[in-house]
Amino acid sequence: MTRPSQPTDRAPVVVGTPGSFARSVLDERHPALIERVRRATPYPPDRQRALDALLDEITGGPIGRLDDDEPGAGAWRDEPYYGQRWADVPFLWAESFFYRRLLAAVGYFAPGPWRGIDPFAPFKNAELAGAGVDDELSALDRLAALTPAERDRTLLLSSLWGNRADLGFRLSAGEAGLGDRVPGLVVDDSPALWSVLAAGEPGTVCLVADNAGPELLPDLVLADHLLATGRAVRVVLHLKPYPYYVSDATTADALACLDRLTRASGQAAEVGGRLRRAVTEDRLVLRAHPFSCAPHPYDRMPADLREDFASAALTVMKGDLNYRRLVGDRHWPATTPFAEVTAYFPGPVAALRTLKCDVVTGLAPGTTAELDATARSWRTSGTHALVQVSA
Ligand SMILES: O=P(O)(O)OC[C@@]1(O)O[C@H](CO)[C@@H](O)[C@@H]1O
Repeated sequence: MTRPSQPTDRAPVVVGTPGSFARSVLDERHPALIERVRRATPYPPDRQRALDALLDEITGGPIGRLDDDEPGAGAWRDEPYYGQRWADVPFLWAESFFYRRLLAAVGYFAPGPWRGIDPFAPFKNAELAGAGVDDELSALDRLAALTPAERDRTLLLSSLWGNRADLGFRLSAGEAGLGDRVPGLVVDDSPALWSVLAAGEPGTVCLVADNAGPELLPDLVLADHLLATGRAVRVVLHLKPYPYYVSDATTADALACLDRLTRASGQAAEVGGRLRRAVTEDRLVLRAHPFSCAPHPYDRMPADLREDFASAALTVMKGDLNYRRLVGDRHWPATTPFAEVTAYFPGPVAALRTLKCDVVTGLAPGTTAELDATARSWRTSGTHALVQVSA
């Protein structure tokens, strides 16, 4: 079936002028992150100098290329933004390239002793070991007392709100920035999500993961629930092929979560055991496609990934960045139909996201005005959330 291409009649979000959300990420979050990475790991002098050079460049210089001898540099060679100011290029591209440059600076891909050392692992590990996670896991023991419909909703919402566990976001917002959740979702298409899964024979669900630890754990619990209730015969969990956006989940992070589950007690350990078995039986498949770290929207996805999503009964996109990539990171009026901007997607797709950037689509007329009147930073503070489905 030929699908329409994504509309392009609105400009992409560029980093832009001081005062914009995107600019604050580049001016505040990225320099703070370089500092945190340096403090967390004792890098040798050459790596320290590379981090200094990156900091100088992002705060003053034009965008430089990856060195020619950097493994994988070819994938970035033909991008059109080198030599331009960081402020003048698409936000999506600038952030993604920043993370790739940070990995180059710490020698993540280069042959030698630092190859494969995740600079964000100290933060991710600390979060996964936290007492908050113990509480979340022991809460699973209370699920048995719920009706099946309540259990569906609880597990879906727990995966959705898990998206607040975003270490990059906390770097600029601080704990104080994580205001109280606003429980009424700005869009709630969850009935449509369950209907898509109930229609026809159960098939594959692609779950495009976002953050590790406290977000990935409820995502895994949801995956187990879909398998255990026969909503899916297979869950394909899309992870990042390398460390990205601070807390985005890699294969190592997914294995750490499985370990955390199985070492817990009660229901959490049961879930962990089932999921470990599901991996060995190919019912839970871990994928780490290179496009998952690409600086482009999903309408530019390569054919093999398109085929994966096309053959799924449903693709669930977790989180804010996946949302931006799904809808195209453009200045859409908030009432632009979600189905219209995702019509290019090769199969049914759902977005589960807390709002942490300016881009949003699919709001009912009047909702924007209502939210503007009641919650000043509802678009970016992570206090509001949505479930959107296009089938
Ligand atoms: O994808 P996630 O983890 O939900 O959020 C990613 C994020 O923290 O990074 C971007 C800015 O750096 C924003 O889109 C968003 O705030």
